Amino acid sequence: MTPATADLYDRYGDILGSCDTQLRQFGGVRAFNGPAVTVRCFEDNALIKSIVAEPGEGRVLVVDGGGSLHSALMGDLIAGTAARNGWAGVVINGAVRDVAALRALPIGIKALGTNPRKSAKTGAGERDVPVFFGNCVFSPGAHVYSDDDGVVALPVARPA
Ligand SMILES: O=C([O-])CC(=O)C(=O)O
Repeated sequence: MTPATADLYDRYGDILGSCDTQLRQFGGVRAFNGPAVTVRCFEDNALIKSIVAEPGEGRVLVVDGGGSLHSALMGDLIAGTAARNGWAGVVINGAVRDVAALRALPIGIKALGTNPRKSAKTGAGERDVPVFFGNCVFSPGAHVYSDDDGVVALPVARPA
């Protein structure tokens, strides 16, 4: 059960990062949470594909795609792999495709928008780096919560 993001904000205030970017719901699970694994990549999704091939262990993959809607960073194949491998969700500051199929998958998926165009597959990008979008820092290991209200990140080290 994922605590409501609004309740988390009321509890933690601005210790909690809250992402201003108006990401849309695409997955079959509308509320999800887990420790963040982070990736920064631009119109290239080979890194995402390799990460979701690892056991997800209830983690959330946060992808900063630079806000590009020029090509999809994830479709039903990558999302299906993520769901099968136990990822709780994927949050993408970028585009997805195969939207009808994504809706049927038992995983949370939030993204900026859609584009049927494929991304490049060179492996360009970085993983396990802090990423920043929508005025919110997502650090590796931060606990990410997502629901219909938004996406929030609770930093690992926080005042008691
Ligand atoms: O192959 C890709 O670029 C991504 C994709 O469409 C999928 O995950 O199904």
